[in-house]
Amino acid sequence: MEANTKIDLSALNDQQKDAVISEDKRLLVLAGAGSGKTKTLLQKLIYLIEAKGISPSSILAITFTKNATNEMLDRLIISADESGEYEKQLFDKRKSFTDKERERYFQQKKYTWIDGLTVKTFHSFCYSILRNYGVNEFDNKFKIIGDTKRDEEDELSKHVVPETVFEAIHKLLIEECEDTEYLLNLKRYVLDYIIDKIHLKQIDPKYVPKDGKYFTTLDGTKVRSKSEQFIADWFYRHSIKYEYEPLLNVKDFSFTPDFFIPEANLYIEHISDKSFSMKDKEEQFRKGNLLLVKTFETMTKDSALFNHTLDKIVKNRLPVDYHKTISINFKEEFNGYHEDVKDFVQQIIRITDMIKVENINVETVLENARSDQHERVRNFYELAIPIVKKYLEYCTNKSYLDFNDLISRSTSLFQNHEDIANKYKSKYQYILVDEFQDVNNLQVELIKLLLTDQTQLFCVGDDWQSIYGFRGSNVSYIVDFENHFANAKTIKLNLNYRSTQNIVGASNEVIKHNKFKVDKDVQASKKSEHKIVVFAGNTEEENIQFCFDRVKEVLNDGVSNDEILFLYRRSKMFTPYFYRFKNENVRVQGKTIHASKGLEAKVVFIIGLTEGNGGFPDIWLEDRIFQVIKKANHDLLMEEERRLFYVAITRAKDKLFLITQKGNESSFLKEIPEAFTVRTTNAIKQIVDKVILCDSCFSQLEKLHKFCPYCGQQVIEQQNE
Ligand SMILES: Nc1ncnc2c1ncn2[C@@H]1O[C@H](COP(=O)(O)OP(=O)(O)OP(=O)(O)O)[C@@H](O)[C@H]1O
Repeated sequence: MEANTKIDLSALNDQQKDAVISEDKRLLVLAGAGSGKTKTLLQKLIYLIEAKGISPSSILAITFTKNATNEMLDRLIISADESGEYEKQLFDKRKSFTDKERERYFQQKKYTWIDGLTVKTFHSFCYSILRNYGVNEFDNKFKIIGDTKRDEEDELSKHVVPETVFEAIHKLLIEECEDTEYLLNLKRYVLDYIIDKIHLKQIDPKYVPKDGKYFTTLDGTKVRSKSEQFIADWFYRHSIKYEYEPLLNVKDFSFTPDFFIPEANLYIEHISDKSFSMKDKEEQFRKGNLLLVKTFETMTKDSALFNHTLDKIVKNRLPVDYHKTISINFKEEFNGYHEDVKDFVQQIIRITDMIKVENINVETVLENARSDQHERVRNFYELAIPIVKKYLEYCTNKSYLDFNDLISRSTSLFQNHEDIANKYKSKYQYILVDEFQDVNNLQVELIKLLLTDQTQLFCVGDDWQSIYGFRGSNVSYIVDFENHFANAKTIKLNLNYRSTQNIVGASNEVIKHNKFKVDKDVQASKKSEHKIVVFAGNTEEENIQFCFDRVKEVLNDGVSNDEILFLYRRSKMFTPYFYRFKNENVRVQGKTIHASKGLEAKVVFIIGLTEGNGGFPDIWLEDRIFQVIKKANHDLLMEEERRLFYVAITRAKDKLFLITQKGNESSFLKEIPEAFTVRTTNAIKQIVDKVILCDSCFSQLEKLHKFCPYCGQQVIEQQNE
């Protein structure tokens, strides 16, 4: 077949070339950012077809996102299109996204060798496996149930049902709440552990105990202790009306016993270690001939026994016909707390994903949870696991697969049906995987099931850029590649073609603080004209103003909007910047760092580089609940945050601005040696703006700042008059 491409191995460096022509059956190309991993993978593809005469139909190229698949196809089409027309159209701003999609489709069809390749995301590859051969594994007319918007969904979107995972689980939870016992346990959980009751809610002060700390009972009463909460909840569960701390004046003084049950004409005092002596009060009860029963803290240790005690104390004293069945329902019980119930649903989604990715039996998870030392964790799983099970049954019943299921069902199809596995094994003799650092257990298992001794597995990736641990990816597959794949070889690429020396230097220094990594010696191919600018404003407004001024400058210098990129840990950090730029009619792109994977821009701003909650690093994500399924440890989470920072820095080709707050700088900034940066604050800006400097002061300042504190450019020698 005539591939008609521009394979030009001379455009590659020696290591890239080695990787392209390597005959090794298991090869990892490990490299830092911007060192041409994707380029090498594409050249390998073209080389296989053009130089080795391999049929495109025996090549499988796997990516993680639809964007990455498109980029791969675009780069292949560009390499085949000698007229240069396609590249022009791709960068033509007047063309819409749909126009470009259509053109890509058309071009792909035109070059039959590109059309003959299988370039797919993990998900779309598995989708086609199950559609074609999944009949014995699942309903092959399945539909996909999706959750949060992922860009892979675009590709499979026409097969995604309108109902989301969230909606399905929420619905199943409401159904489960038709069981009153479950509903009240859930309410107890939500009130106790999701709503932070203490000192948080603005409530009527007369209901708040004097020290301001309280526990909310199922009916919303604020009581002083966990035990009182238990007692009040018991009344609520048994539809027994009660008054909390009613004012009582019998003879000599007034006081407030803990509970009064009107229907039984009974007072209850709960005696804890902190209770004052009851002697005088008991005297009053006697004088008034009132019925008082005491409960004691020791009784509460065993909740079954305490239930029984309350039953004995109260029920016998109620009128014989006292039996009201409470009719409670989900909507009313959670009135005012529906958002909190949604948080609970999100946690169920998270554990469902983790259970699937880690491939653990649901019952085992429940068993492990039951032996956790914390009541909150145990209670969570008692409530969550029945819903997870219902959700799994529900999906099977409806013929739904979620994105994880696409992969796990494909692997079990291969495991259970050797003939089908063999079909795929003999078809794909070359398997190329991009961004290998992001694979999870299920994906690696799938790859392994596709391999024979003869298959060439060619993976490219950068362990320093593994940033999806929170979604289940496992960096150890790339770090320990040679242990996971027998007879594997690794080629390292060490020249960064994207960024200048200061940026590469800074990123190398930052990543050195991580322990769990493969050492690489990454060099820059471009010299620096600018230092990295660290700006620490006093206020957010100052930061926004600083960024705005710099953006104006670079635009005036002829840099196009597309070459300016704002990056942030969380979307909300960008909101005030977004509005400022919108008001001023200046277009800039903003992306979360996770979404910036694989991108590059001439000028990059990383905002929100502060320390602590809501800053960067930000490792609040993990909850002890999730540890039952997968242990997370602080140091490893910190390493992932640092890799995220590494990804952010290395998107910049030329100029990099790091935006923080005076007095609250991210610890990551301290990991960048001074030599690569200039630091600036508004104080310096004012001196330079407003004061005319004499020669000696100017040269002092010049010594201090060989690089301009605003823009990072080298200070040009000038004579001060
Ligand atoms: N041998 C080379 N000569 C010149 N430029 C190169 C070479 N190899 C790669 N490049 C260029 O370097 C830039 C980065 O390449 P590429 O996107 O393939 O890197 P990468 O390693 O996949 O990056 P990242 O992991 O950061 O996303 C691209 O602009 C690419 O064209």
